[in-house]
Amino acid sequence: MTIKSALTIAGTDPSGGAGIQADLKAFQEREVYGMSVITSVVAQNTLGVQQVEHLSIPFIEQQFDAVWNDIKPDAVKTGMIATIEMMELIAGKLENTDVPYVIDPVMVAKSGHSLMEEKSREVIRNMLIPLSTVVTPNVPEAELLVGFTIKTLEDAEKAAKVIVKELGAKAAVVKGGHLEGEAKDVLYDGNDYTYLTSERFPTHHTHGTGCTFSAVITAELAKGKTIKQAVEAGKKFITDAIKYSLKLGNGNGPTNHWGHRLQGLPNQEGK
Ligand SMILES: Nc1ncnc2c1ncn2[C@@H]1O[C@H](COP(=O)(O)OP(=O)(O)O)[C@@H](O)[C@H]1O
Ligand SMILES: Cc1ncc(COP(=O)(O)OP(=O)(O)O)c(N)n1
Repeated sequence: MTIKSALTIAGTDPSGGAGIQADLKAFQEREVYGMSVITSVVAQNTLGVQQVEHLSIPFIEQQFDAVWNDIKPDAVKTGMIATIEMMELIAGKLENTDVPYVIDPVMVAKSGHSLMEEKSREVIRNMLIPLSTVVTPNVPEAELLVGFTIKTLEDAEKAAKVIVKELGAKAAVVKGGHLEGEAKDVLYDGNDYTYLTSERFPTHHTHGTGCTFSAVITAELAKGKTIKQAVEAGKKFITDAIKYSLKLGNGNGPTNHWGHRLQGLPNQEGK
């Protein structure tokens, strides 16, 4: 058996629902060996973000080199990369590699706390997105990347196309979690649109959905799956993770990384 590995470069969540912790759990569930480089240590839980401390650029670089020069990953994802200096470092490290690269352009947590400096947005657009295999913005993130409002499926299609054709990603998935109706995401791969649709579960236990979705896509790319296969696997996984999401903590509980193993069983509401 050939072991495939994936690397996440992101911030932490000590409550285990988002960030590095969610990514590593998702890699594990997809049977990919998970590794991590921590950019920022975040004091957060299901109620929100309390405090953020950034690690120094030399120390982030040391972590990256420690992994890359020893166990080079088969795919890499970035989540929370808050500052311009962090983005420049990562762009420099990834620009001459052929490893599939997924960007979850984390900007603001659901609780409203900013996880990326505003001035970094230009840098993610200009330096990181052109290097990426797939970018996975939610609606507010896609709006900030493309500069127009997204209210409809047609707007989401247009945004995905702009991220590919104008910003230079190989593919983009605009996630529909923040729109009305069914949970419908739009993938554009430079040629075709693919629509990924599930019912919308009436739960607020969705902490870490974006992290988990993009981590599964990364794991599947590490295994050599196509972009479309990887995104479809991500959607299937996150749908079960939300359906069986966990009523843990006093706020928005985390998604359930073993939800896919509970198919057919009732969720916590007995449904
Ligand atoms: N209530 C829900 N029911 C089913 N799927 C959802 C729900 N909320 C979000 N999703 C799905 O979860 C994934 C993450 O979406 P989204 O919530 O938009 O991202 P983020 O966590 O980055 O804000 C997408 O596939 C989206 O369609
Ligand atoms: C360290 C860290 N990274 C990313 C997020 C955002 O996670 P997301 O999956 O978008 O879910 P919410 O936290 O917004 O519910 C985070 N919170 N922390």
